[in-house]
Formats: sequence, structure tokens, C-alpha cells
Amino acid sequence: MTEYKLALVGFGGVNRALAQLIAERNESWKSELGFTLKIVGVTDLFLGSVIRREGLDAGLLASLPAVKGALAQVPGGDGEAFNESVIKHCGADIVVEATFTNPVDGEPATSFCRWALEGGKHVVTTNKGPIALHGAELKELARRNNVAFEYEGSVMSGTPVIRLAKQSLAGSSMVGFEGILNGTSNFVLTRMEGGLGFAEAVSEAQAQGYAEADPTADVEGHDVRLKVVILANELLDAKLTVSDVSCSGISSLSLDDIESARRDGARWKLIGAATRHADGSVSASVGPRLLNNDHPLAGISGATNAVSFTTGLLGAVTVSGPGAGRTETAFALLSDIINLHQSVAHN
Ligand SMILES: NC(=O)C1=CN([C@@H]2O[C@H](COP(=O)(O)OP(=O)(O)OC[C@H]3O[C@@H](n4cnc5c(N)ncnc54)[C@H](O)[C@@H]3O)[C@@H](O)[C@H]2O)C=CC1
Ligand SMILES: N[C@@H](CC=O)C(=O)O
Repeated sequence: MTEYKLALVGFGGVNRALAQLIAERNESWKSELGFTLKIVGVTDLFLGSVIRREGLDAGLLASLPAVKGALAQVPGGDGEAFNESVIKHCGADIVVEATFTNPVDGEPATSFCRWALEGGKHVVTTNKGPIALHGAELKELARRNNVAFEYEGSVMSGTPVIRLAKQSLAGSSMVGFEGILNGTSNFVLTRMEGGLGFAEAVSEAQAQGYAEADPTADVEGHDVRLKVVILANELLDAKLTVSDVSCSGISSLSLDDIESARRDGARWKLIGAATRHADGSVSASVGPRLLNNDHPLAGISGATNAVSFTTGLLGAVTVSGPGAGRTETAFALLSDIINLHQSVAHN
């Protein structure tokens, strides 16, 4: 039976949910997936760090209080985050990177990924910064070190859009996509349709674990811009950088705007889109759009996301599912591990 040893880097909502899944389901994964997971290291800026090569109790980790230095309560743990030691020396096969997304330079998560890949460890991550800003370099580093670099959760959380589009829509002559790609902003718009104020709706999204550490990234479109760069570069063979994508958010929409849209049979949605033109160039944008109620994306509510791929052979192919959420995103990490397990077995 294959057992993968994991180092969890960042122990916030997503990696804690992964620990909970491991505590509850590791036994059933033996027969269902053909492997089990063992956590051998955890590090978090706020909670501290711990290494235990024989394996840590996933249930105990998942139930730790979210207080400063809490990992010191675990046998062998420390209140300080020794990121480099955990990534390089805890004996992990897979580094599970889920620290804050930094939309400006992708750091320090990009360095964490580099350390892991250079050390011959697989990396799975939900962090959008390293992929949108340094994806080509990290993929090349993974290739040179013969390890996997997987990031399904970076777009639409547990909804498997990247792999689905890359594998199952390969050869469909994709020329573009448009989508609702941020759970928080769609949740906020939906709650505002119910009459809740903008600030209260953002607070609810934070409490649900949907929002970024700084929710400005969600409501001003910066998070969607990273996702548009990731999808365009993966699926349209674009070489987009963040500055190539025009970007505006939903913070200027008032309750009046939303109510007046409703009276007109329409809904405001934050849409990220990219199109490949006849000359091969790709243009991309993020911004609020008023959609008539009969538009395929108009009915998407709450933290649900959806993306519609425009293909030459099939026309529009639309995928919808969770766009945010702790357990939903932890599932994306599991799906990355399943994918790397299948690749390892295949090779
Ligand atoms: N929550 C969600 O629905 C989704 C989250 N993501 C991405 O997944 C990542 C994790 O998300 P969450 O767990 O919700 O965030 P979170 O804010 O709950 O947790 C992040 C953790 O990383 C730790 N951290 C930050 N900087 C660090 C550093 N330099 N070294 C060590 N630890 C550090 C923080 O202390 C925090 O505990 C983020 O990049 C987010 O953008 C992606 C898809 C969905
Ligand atoms: N904050 C993001 C989380 C997923 O990427 C969102 O709300 O979509």
C-alpha cells in the first residue's frame, strides 16, 4: 500500500480541512484510492510548526484552537514557524502549500514551492500567486526534478475545471472562456440581492471561509484576474501576465443598482473572460457585467462559480460548482494527490 508523507505549509482553513478529511477518511482511501496519507510536518506563520516523521495525529491537528503558537501544544511542536526546516527536512514526499495568496509577487509561497521542487518533493497547492505569476518557471522546475506540481484548487476550488478542460476538452479548439470565478464576490452580490449591505455581506463571506485574508482581492477583482491568467495560460496557450488583464470589481455597486437590475430582469455578476483572436493574440478582462436572467451565468448564486468555455467543435461547454470553501478546496488538494498517484503508477 502506498503511503504519501505530507508537509502542510500554512494551516488555515484549507489545510485544516484536509487534516480533518485525513482523520475521517484515510482508512477508506486504502481501498477507494489505493493510498493513504500521513502528515509528518506542519508549519504556519501564526500557529508555529511541528515535525514528526512517524506521523502526526490528523484529528488532533484539525481540532487545535486557532490561537497564536497553538502547534506548541502538539508533542514536539514549537510556537515558531520553521518553514524551511519543515519543507526541506521533515521527510515529506508531498508539500501541500496553502498559505496566503500574494497577488503582487506570489511570495513567500513561490519560494516554498521552489524549495520543495528543488528538493525532489511533489507540490500541490491552492495558492494562486505562484501559478499566475511564476507558473512557467515552477512547472519547468518540477519537470527537471521529475516531480509533480499540481494546482487544481487555484481556480474554482474543488470544481475540477483545469484538469477537465485540459484533458477532456483537448482537441475541441477552445477559443475563449467567460466565468464567475470568485466565490466571495458572487456570495456578496447574492446577499445584497436579499437586501444585506455590502460590508455585512463581506463579513459573512469571511466567516464562511470563502474570502482571502484581505477581502479587497475578492471584491476588487484581483483574485479573478489571477484566475483568468491561470486559465488563459493553461488552456489558450497565452503568455499573459497580470498587467495584461484589465480589472475592476464590485465595490462600487450599490443596493440600488442591484435592485434596479432585478426590476429589469437582470443580475450583476463579476465576470472574468479571455478570448484568443485570429492572429493568435489573447485579450482578457475582469469586471462587473449586467446579465439578463436568461444568460447561462445569470442563475449562479452564492459561493457557487461557473465557467463557460467557447470551443470550435462543441460550442459552449459550461461547468458549475463550488468556487470557494474550506472542505471543497481541501478536496482539490486530494484530487491533485490522486492525479499524481495515478501518474506515478503509470510511469
Ligand atoms: N478558502 C477558499 O475557499 C480557497 C482558498 N484558496 C487559496 O488557498 C490558500 C489557503 O486558503 P485558506 O486556508 O482559506 O487561507 P487562511 O487565511 O485560512 O490560511 C492561510 C494560513 O497560511 C498561514 N501563512 C500565511 N503566510 C505564511 C507564511 N509565510 N508561512 C507560513 N504560514 C503562513 C496563515 O497563518 C494562515 O493560517 C490561499 O492562498 C487561498 O487564496 C483557493 C481556493 C479557495
Ligand atoms: N477567495 C476566493 C477563494 C478561492 O479562490 C474566492 O472567494 O473565490
